[in-house]
Amino acid sequence: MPAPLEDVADALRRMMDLLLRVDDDPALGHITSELHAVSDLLEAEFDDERPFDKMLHSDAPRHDPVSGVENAIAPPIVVEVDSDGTAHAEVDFGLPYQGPKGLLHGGISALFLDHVLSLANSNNRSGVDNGFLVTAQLSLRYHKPVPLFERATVSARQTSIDGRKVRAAGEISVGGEVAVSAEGLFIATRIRPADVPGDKGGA
Ligand SMILES: CCCCCCCCCCCCCC(=O)SCCNC(=O)CCNC(=O)[C@H](O)C(C)(C)COP(=O)(O)OP(=O)(O)OC[C@H]1O[C@@H](n2cnc3c(N)ncnc32)[C@H](O)[C@@H]1OP(=O)(O)O
Repeated sequence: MPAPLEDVADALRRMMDLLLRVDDDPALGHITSELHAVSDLLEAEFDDERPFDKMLHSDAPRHDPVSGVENAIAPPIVVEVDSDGTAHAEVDFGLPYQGPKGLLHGGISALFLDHVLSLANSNNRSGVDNGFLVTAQLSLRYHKPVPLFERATVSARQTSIDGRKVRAAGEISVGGEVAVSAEGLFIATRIRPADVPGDKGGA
């Protein structure tokens, strides 16, 4: 039975986390060879070096670095959207996302907020021109550090629609307190999903 790619990605996540916990050790030479052997096996599985089509044909975001279950860089988070349009996800950030000691890297906060703001918008597009909604501006305020290994909530809601321009706001909260807040401007591109062969929608 073929193993789902998400299981392989999960195994990789475990390994990335472990690698950040060990020090230099003679055993690592052997581990490096083993990892290259696994990569050789994977490399034999594809012939396209830039397989963007795989992402464009997805029914769900499986390859992005935040929610993508098949992308080992992603935790991955599961974003839920409430009936009032609020998008939210829970996440315990671990060592791969560390910036200052024990704290979340600020660029990772930006990545996760961009993603969740974006999903809050893509779930409410009535009246918006039918292009891809891309981030045009993202403004963040870092109120408090986000500690690693603690439950954080990333949430966002759409705040306005003005033709091709859609705005959203959101925050990362820990223990009920806002640690990072964000405002974003998203613009519907002139290129529409229908102009991209095989595309099923996306952001
Ligand atoms: C289902 C499948 C699943 C897959 C999903 C995966 C999930 C992943 C989701 C996560 C995804 C995460 C999200 C991502 O990562 S999205 C990727 C990151 N973002 C980008 O790459 C965007 C790059 N920029 C552009 O493409 C263009 O510059 C855009 C399209 C933004 C505008 O270029 P365009 O030539 O079309 O614009 P226009 O000249 O007609 O202007 C139109 C209006 O907009 C105003 N304006 C323009 N720019 C700005 C600006 N920067 N600030 C303020 N205002 C701006 C402008 O003044 C005008 O206003 P007005 O005069 O009408 O009033």
